[in-house]
Order: sequence, then structure tokens, then C-alpha cells
Amino acid sequence: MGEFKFLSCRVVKGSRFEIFVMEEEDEDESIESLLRWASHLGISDRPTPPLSLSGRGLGAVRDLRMGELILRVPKSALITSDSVMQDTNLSQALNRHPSLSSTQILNVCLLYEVGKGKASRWYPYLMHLPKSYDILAMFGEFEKTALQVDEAIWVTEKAVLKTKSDWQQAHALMEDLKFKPRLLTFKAWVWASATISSRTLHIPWDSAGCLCPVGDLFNYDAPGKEPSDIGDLEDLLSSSSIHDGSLSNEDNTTVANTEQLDSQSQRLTDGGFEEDANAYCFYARTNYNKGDQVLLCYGTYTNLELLEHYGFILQENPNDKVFIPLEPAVYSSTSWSRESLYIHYNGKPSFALLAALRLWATPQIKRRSVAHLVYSGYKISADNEIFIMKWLLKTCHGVLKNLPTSIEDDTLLLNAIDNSQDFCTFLEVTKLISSRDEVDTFLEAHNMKDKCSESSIVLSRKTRWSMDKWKLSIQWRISYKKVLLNCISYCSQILDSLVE
Ligand SMILES: C[S@@+](CC[C@H](N)C(=O)[O-])C[C@H]1O[C@@H](n2cnc3c(N)ncnc32)[C@H](O)[C@@H]1O
Repeated sequence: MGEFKFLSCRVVKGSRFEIFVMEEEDEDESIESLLRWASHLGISDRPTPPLSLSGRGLGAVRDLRMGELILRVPKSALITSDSVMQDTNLSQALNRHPSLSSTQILNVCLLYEVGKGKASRWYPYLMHLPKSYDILAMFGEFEKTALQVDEAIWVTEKAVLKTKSDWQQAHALMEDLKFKPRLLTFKAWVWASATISSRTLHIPWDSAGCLCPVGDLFNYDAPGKEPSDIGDLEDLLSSSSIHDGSLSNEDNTTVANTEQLDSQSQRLTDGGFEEDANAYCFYARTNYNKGDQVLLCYGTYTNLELLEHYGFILQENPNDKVFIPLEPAVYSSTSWSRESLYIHYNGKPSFALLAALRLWATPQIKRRSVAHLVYSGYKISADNEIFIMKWLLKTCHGVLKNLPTSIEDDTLLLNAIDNSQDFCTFLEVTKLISSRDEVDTFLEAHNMKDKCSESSIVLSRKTRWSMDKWKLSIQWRISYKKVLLNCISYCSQILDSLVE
């Protein structure tokens, strides 16, 4: 579920699409009917045939050049609150409930359309939406605890509470609309909310976005591999040695680079609604060879944000960030926001974190005189640098030590879940793990503790789904711990070079 696996690839024939559809093994024939339906709506990859779907994905049927138009989805095919509200029954009911947010409204619109069944003009599309999702709002107590890190647990609790309160607030409207009982349930609401969270695309006229048939089959590619990304800018600034010359030039360089970053961040998405074409248009974000999967950048996300909004994480995420506990005096030593004080995925402290630590480690009385250096990214002194690197080392070690499991055990557990042929083998393999509490809790939660001796255990759908989410929790905490380990090796290297 939500897992990115290409078990079969084939060219879809019999539709006007020359799209290369990558599907999961159990995906039924009907994907072709979705594409046939889409072409009737005017959704087209012509005249330049190119793309792919999630669990499913889109692949290139010929070489593609960066910037090439690869898919057009006319406005009339998009599911937006506006388009669904052309139904007067719905729009009148919405007028009677004016306090709902645009996302709540789109949620209701999606469920309303689902309630129409075959009478919905988007029926073939709705039928192909995933049946379940793995976003944080769907995590139960067990999977939430398996995240281990307070910040992630807190984000999960917030997501669950928000989904619940959104549902409660929208309930009166849905009753007013005489939704069938199954569409009134929290389960239905969470499904719609996860669909919207993980599949909508930005449109300028509605902050809730739109659902875009076929266009929502692109999987995600992370931005940040560009040569002058923020990491490089920080390199440029923080590797400079202690500097006492005029800073006016450096300041200008910083501003110029920051501006360059701004203009890049505006190009973070490679699809958008175009007024002239009255369509959502998608362009190749890079060159692709025939057979490659074609990806789309949804935006810049950390792994926790990807998990929260999309239900997956990237093993290598150039935009990942880890926040470590800082003393209140560090926050008050600078005007940088808390959000800017983090460790990059590669272990390097962010520009702002280094600056804040450098100032914090400077006696109060001297801070004013060194502030201009610090804000330009320069080191203050070797002693200051040694102090903050040692502090970072100690803090990262401390955070890792306080987590319930080691990265080695996490990796063993993940491999056991991934590679065991059956549940009994899984249980055997997990006996090698030093901290077995988590496995025992899982068995208890699914009433399987006393079944461990049975030779073949058939897992229920619910158990398998919980296991998928558990896996995501373990993957996430591994990625978190890796960043801290990267930081430890980064600081050790800097210390070695300073002490030499
Ligand atoms: C807009 S949909 C993309 C199409 C989707 N794969 C499908 O089968 O409909 C977004 C979802 O695809 C999956 N996904 C997208 N990019 C991914 C990636 N790079 N790795 C793993 N899963 C990904 C996630 O489940 C995500 O919520």
C-alpha cells in the first residue's frame, strides 16, 4: 500500500494515450478503461506522447526532452469544489454552512460525487482511487509510538485530531445533504481527506486545489539536486575562514544567492494550471529516456512532511531536516526562527543553526562585535568552533541514546518485515533483535501473541495494513537517526581539522 513498486510495465493499447503505464501486479485490466475515459474528456498526451501511475506510475514511451509538454488536462476534467458545486442541491446546502474551510468543502464535494455512484461524471476516475492510504492521520497508537521521536508523534496526534475535528464540523452539512450512512462515517472522511492530501494539485483560485485525472498518476521527485541549492550556498558561506575584511561584497553575494534561490523555488513544480490553455499542463522536468519513469515535483518536503501528507518517505531526501533539542538561550541568541535551526539530511547544521550556536557560545558582552561575522556565515574563532562542534556531537549522541532502539535493530526489524516469506519466519528472525518489546506489542495489539506457534498464520487485512504503516514508521525513524549519525561524522571531521 502506498509502496512504490513496479511489478509490471506495459504500453496501454486501445486508448488514444501513448502512455506507458507502470502498475502493481494486482492492478486489474480496468486501468485501460480509465485512460479511454480520460481521452473522451480531452485529457491528452498528444501531440507529444510521454507518461506513468502510483503503486502505479507514468513512464516515457520515447525519449523526452526537458521542458517538453507531456500532458494536458482540460479544466472541465478537473474535480474542484467549483465544478462539483454546479450541482444546485450541493451549492445551496453549502450556503447554509458558510464556516467550513476550502479543504473541508472539497472533502464534502468528493464524498458527494462518490455518493452519486455511476451517475457521477468522474465515476471511472473515482473507481481508480486508492482504497486506503498510509498518511499520518491514519496512524493508530502503535504505529504512532513506533515513530519514537516526540516531534513526529506530536505531528501525528495533531493530524489525527485535525481530521477528526474537520469531520465533526462538516457533519451537519453532510447530514443536510442526506449522505448515505457509510459516507457519513469518520472512515469515509479520512479516506477523502487522505485522497485530497496526497493527490490534489495547486490551482490559483482555490487553496484546496484540484483532483486531476491522469495528472495525479505522476510519482514524486524531490527538488534540491540543482547545483546552487541551499546546501551549496551554505557551503560557500560557512566554509569561509575567519574574515575581518569589508563585508559589503559578501553581503551582496548573499542577497544575490538568496534571490536566485527564490526564483528557483518558484520553479519547484513542473505542472500548473494555464489560463491560456484552460488546462492543467505538465512538462518534463528533465530529459528522460524511453522506459524511464516520468516524475513530478510536488514541492519541497522533509520526510516527516512526506509521511504526513503523502504516506511515503524517500531514503535519500535532499530536503530532509532534523531538529535537535536546543537550550532556550540558543533561540534567544539570534532572531532566526526556530524552523531555520536544523540539521540537513547530510548531517550539516543549517546556516542559521551554526550562526545561532556561534553567537550563543560567545560571551554576551562580545556578541555585538561579532554579530556581523556570524550573520555573514563566518566562524568567530577556532575555540568557538570547537566548542559548538563538541556540543553538537554530544547532543546528537544524547538524542540517539534516548531513543528506544538502535538504528541496527531498526534495520534488522525492517529487513525481517520485508524479507520474511511468512509470518513464522518473521517471528524467528525478530528473535535476533535485542529489543523485542515492539514486536510483542504488535502481536498483542493484533491478538497474535498465542498464535506464534501455529505453523501458518494468515494475516488479516487489518494486520497487514498496520504492518505497512509500522514499516513506514521504522523507515522514518531510520532516516531520522541517519541524519544524526551524519551530523556526528560531520562534526568529528570538522573537529579533526580544527585540532590538527
Ligand atoms: C499523486 S499520487 C501518485 C500516483 C500514485 N502512485 C497512484 O498509484 O495513484 C501520490 C502517491 O503516490 C505515492 N508516491 C508518489 N511518489 C512516490 C515516491 N517517490 N515513492 C513512493 N511512493 C510515492 C504515494 O503513495 C503518494 O501518496
